[in-house]
Amino acid sequence: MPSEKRVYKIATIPGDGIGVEITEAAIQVLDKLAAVDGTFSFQWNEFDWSSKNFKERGWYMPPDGMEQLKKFNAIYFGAVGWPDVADHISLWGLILPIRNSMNQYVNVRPTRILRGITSPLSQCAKQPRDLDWVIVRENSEGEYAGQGGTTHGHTPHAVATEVSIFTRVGIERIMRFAFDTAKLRPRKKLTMVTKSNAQRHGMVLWDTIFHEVAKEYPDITWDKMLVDAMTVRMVNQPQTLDTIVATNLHADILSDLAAALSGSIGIAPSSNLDPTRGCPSMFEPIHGSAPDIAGKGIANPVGAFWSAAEMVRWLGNGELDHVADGLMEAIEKVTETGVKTRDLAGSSNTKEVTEAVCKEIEVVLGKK
Ligand SMILES: NC(=O)c1ccc[n+]([C@@H]2O[C@H](COP(=O)([O-])OP(=O)(O)OC[C@H]3O[C@@H](n4cnc5c(N)ncnc54)[C@H](O)[C@@H]3O)[C@@H](O)[C@H]2O)c1
Ligand SMILES: O=C(O)[C@H](O)[C@@H](O)C(=O)O
Ligand SMILES: [K+]
Ligand SMILES: [Mn+2]
Repeated sequence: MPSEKRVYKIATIPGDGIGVEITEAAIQVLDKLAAVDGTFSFQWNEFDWSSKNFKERGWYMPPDGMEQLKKFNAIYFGAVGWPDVADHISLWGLILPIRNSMNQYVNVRPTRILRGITSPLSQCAKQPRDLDWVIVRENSEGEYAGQGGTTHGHTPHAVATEVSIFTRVGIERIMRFAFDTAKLRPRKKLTMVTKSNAQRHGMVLWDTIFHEVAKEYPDITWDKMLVDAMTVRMVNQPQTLDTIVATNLHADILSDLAAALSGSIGIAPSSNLDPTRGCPSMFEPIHGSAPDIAGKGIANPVGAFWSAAEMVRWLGNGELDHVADGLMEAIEKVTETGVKTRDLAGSSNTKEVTEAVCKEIEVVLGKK
């Protein structure tokens, strides 16, 4: 007896610039995946929350925006930000409130060198598997706590504060998530990143709680790095790293570096997770709206597809891993054959890569 087809309700927020282009591509690929697999489907609901509409309406999200989002199984996000709106207005108008309100306290950012992609690290990463990391980004506090203010802003006496907040609850839960992630990886290795030499309060609390939590995971090998030295190790000894845990800002920066080292920022995915599954989690490539290439149809959709694969994995909660793995295999078959966008030194456009991935989905996951 065929079991009932699962329908996943997904809120899409394409946002701005290439966010719109790659979201459209991701929906095409996800619909193809569902059609070929046949056991589930997606019901899409698009939200036109963007910088363009902010300029016209004066708001990014309506007052009941969070309530609307809570009705979905997941959120698929493109990117937000456009040159005619200050970046702190767009970030704090849309994506950061969603991460906060939806309890998405973890941001998982895997990176590896996909087949057919040349890493700028070819001298250090002798084989692709030499760069295979998961960055676990604290996604709810730290440098992104949003606390602070400006006094005498328009005078020579202007004073501004930007206060980082680190809480025991916030640190403990991200450490546990990072150790649990490391536990599932073959190398069972965790590197914890701080700047606890210069930042002697919040970062020292990170160190303290890390050591406490580490005692619960005797099978995990761990080490610690200061964030400046970490950038050097990522470049010179990529094979010594596996799972990495860092604060909101440090991991934001390190994940862009990781993406570039694996070939391009256009490849890298992210999952904004509520591990309690009380609220919908949100999936998006790590890149922004890329105003410099927006509207040209040349954005690399691979980061968007990888994020889509992670969304399927999350939605399936163990039951759709083979589908997510199939999508990753389809993506790598395409990069391997050289159908790549310009950021990867290829000559294909977004549409061509998308169509190639859809074709490979049929090959990889089609009926045997
Ligand atoms: N989560 C988000 O929505 C998010 C993330 C990062 C930046 N932003 C916002 O996006 C805007 C632009 O930011 P930025 O320029 O610092 O970062 P960006 O990631 O948009 O672009 C940086 C560079 O990488 C290139 N690039 C990015 N994604 C690409 C892709 N898929 N294919 C090919 N090339 C790609 C761009 O062309 C650009 O040269 C800003 O408003 C910023 O605040 C939003
Ligand atoms: O979180 C941030 O800093 C921005 O939204 C963006 O740079 C990202 O990495 O998501
Ligand atoms: K994004
Ligand atoms: Mn970033």
